[in-house]
Amino acid sequence: MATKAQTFRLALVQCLPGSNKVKNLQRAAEMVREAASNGAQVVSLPECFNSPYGTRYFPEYCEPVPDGDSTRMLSELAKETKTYLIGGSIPEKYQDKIYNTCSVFGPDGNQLALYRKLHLFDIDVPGKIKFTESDVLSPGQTPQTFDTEWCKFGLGICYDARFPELAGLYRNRGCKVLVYPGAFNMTTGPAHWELLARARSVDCQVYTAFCSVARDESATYVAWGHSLIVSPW
Ligand SMILES: O=C(O)CCC(=O)C(=O)O
Repeated sequence: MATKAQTFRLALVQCLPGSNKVKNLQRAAEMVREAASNGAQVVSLPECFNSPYGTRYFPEYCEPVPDGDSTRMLSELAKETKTYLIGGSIPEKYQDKIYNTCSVFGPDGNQLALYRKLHLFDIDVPGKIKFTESDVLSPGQTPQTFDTEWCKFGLGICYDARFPELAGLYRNRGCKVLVYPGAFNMTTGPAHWELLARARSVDCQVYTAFCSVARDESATYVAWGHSLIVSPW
């Protein structure tokens, strides 16, 4: 009798989105293909993989989901690589609002989840960083999970990782892996990125994956990078 595989390989794609959306999509796709060819069965992209990160960019780069170029690419790519593809996030245009949205596709190319960032990143650390996503974005309303043959996954985006209640809700729903596409910065990154991933894992006894964009010192928003996967231990 064939037994179900208990293990799988999860890849985090730490790409470096620039101002050219077509190139951002091409590069992300190349990196997903590379991950799949190295045996990854689940692949995540980072937050805002199709655009630079910043409130000034969201209105320009936003697209409908699932009928925009970025989401279509994700669906085709999941099917081509036969992976579960967690599409990081993109600015999503829906009616008259913009959301920070993650869509997930299965190996058959079908959409399994659409998650809109629940907790918007509004902070002011005097002299260091001020960022107000809520100037432009609207918050999502619903946690989202999706199932694979190995386990259930829970989704969050970046700042969402600061809220243990969301992770606990996913744990209570039976998730074994929490995936947070992200883009921390050079102030909160060194202080909290790894700490938060390890905290969510230990307090919920789950695997936690933080997938960041790569660092570009010349960008208007300099990301911390350091994508990581943490075990329950
Ligand atoms: O929580 C933080 O320090 C960073 C959050 C962030 O960059 C985001 O939510 O996009």
